[in-house]
Amino acid sequence: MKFWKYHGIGNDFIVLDCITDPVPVDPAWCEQVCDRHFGIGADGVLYILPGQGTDITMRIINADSSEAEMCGNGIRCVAKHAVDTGLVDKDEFTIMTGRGVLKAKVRKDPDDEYTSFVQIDMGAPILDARSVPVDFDGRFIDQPFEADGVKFHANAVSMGNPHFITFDDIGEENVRRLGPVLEKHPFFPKKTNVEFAQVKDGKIHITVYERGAAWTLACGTGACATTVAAALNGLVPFDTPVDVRLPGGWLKITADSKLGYVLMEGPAELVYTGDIDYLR
Ligand SMILES: N[C@@H](CCC[C@H](N)C(=O)O)C(=O)O
Repeated sequence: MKFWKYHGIGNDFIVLDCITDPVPVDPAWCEQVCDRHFGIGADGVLYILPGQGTDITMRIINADSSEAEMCGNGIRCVAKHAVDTGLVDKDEFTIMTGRGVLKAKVRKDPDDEYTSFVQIDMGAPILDARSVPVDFDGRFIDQPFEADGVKFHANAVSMGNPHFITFDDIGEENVRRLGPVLEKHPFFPKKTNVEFAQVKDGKIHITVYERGAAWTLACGTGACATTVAAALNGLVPFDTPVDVRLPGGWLKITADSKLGYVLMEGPAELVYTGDIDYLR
């Protein structure tokens, strides 16, 4: 079967077009092909499926075979792929995801046919702690937390998938140690993505440990959740595009002050295409 290798600022994916060439969603196979030594290598597999009252549908399987509700960098890659290969015949369209219907706008890079700039309306952030989900009543914003002997303040925000964000400087060694500890901490019934963030000169810098994919070069939903948390903490403005730096590149994120939507803008790049024998 044919596959496409994409990345969104270094968060890399194997894309399968199951509209043209249907195959079953197979989490165990995804784990094998995402392996960077024994497979193609990727942070996840993106399945493009027929729309459900939308133009197309996206499902994301993480490198460890777990399924996530949403993927911000992935949905930009899916949107670019749908336009470039004619799965949709317009550059503004809708995508069904595990968190509902999202709107995409795709603009080609005039200087590079392999890159597009994609804006996604990522929908409303979820702040009710039990819905994130975390084991807490109300909103978990700027709350004290302790893990593995380290005390810090943190925020829980869902963009369909759960994110746990701290703006405290806990030191590089604690960041490396706490990423995997927090992902599986009992406070998070569905595990969590973890963002270690700093705000400098109005820009947000994030190191991310992803649920089901470990350390990645970027997380789009993480950038959105962190911008919402930063705005709620008064660290960046609402209703204004904020530059968000991840290890693999930059995104622009706008958080609506009425908490009705979050806009994500960033690139999606095709790296290569290939064929793989689907059955081992
Ligand atoms: N990298 C993604 C998020 C992928 C899913 C995540 N690991 C989860 O399990 O929630 C993004 O760009 O949003």
